[in-house]
Amino acid sequence: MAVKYELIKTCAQTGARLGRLHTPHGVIDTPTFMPVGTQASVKGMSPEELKTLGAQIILSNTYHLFLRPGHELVKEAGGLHRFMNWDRPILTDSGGFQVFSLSEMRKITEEGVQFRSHINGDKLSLTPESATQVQNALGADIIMAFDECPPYPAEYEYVKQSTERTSRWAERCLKAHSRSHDQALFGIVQGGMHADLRKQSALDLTSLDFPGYAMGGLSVGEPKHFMYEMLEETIPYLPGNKPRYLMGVGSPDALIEGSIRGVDMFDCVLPTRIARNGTLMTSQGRMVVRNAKYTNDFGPMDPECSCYACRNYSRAYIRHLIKADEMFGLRLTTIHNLHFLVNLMVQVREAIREDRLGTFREEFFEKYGMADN
Ligand SMILES: Nc1nc2c(CCc3ccccc3)c3nc[nH]c3cc2c(=O)[nH]1
Repeated sequence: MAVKYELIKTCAQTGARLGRLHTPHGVIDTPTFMPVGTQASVKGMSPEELKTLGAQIILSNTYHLFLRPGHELVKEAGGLHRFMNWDRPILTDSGGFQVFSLSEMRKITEEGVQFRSHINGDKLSLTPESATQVQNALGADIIMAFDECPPYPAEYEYVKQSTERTSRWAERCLKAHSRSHDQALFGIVQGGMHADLRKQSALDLTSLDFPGYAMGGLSVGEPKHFMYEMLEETIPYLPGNKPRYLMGVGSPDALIEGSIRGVDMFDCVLPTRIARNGTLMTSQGRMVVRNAKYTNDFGPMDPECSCYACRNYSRAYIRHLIKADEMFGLRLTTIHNLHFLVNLMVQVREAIREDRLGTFREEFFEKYGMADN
């Protein structure tokens, strides 16, 4: 098992756990936030900058790389690590979710999904077997089972059928997964917002003994309390000695709430996406730096932040760059937001170590302002 989870301790105040995830390309301290580099690049960031701000693992997407430049080319380049010059761990998503969020004209059958490329309209398909083989070719350390993420809201019967199909697909992925690489294939629990379907999905997948489990079908527009309830309904059925990955979750409050409920891994495009329109996550809550009130503000974006952007540039300068559509402005806001979330997880791990994550949650919410950002 080239990917091994080491449980270090459980927080006495909450259900959070401190762990280390050992992979062929290095160790990840958990709970961890994983920056997303959809097309083999975390937008505007160099590998050196990602390492400086503390990123231990980055994510990429099978769907995008399958469409462009193609997994064969990446394989010919020596795999994703070589291709993007990132020598630390990589996780790739399996593509199903992106088909439904990006492509036109898609059809889902027991076999898999047929769709049109959102780039050139080509008719393409992905199946559990082909999605696994593409990920084997890309060479990420952790790859995801091919699943369907049901839309939200959806009829109970639809979610039931879809979740049962996802369990059958998970078994097909395991069979197709070539063991020649040192890659770990994680299962993805579905079940929508229904506790009985979540439990059944978890039981189906844990019977297949994956090295790690993701919780999918969440962060799809549902109210946050539904997401937390589904975590509480699912996690008791997942093994304690395996990592748990909550897909698509990255707002500060959700990272803390998810960690408290025993989640070990998070990802989200939020920090990089909102950075590109000049919105920053700061210790005092969200800040839109392009706002006129920062025109003559020569202080740092976040006085409590030690990132490269906050140590060297003012709000006025960054506001000017964003308004002038200067690329450097987006790089600085991205550096800050990624550093903010990576650093938040450093503080979460510290709080778990000291059995005070519940207290940290209260203090953080007090300063940051309540949920939904
Ligand atoms: N395979 C899969 N992915 C999801 C993502 C993308 C996470 C991702 C991984 C790697 C790179 C980018 C994005 C979700 N994002 C929000 N909600 C999500 C649900 C699912 C899901 O149910 N299944």
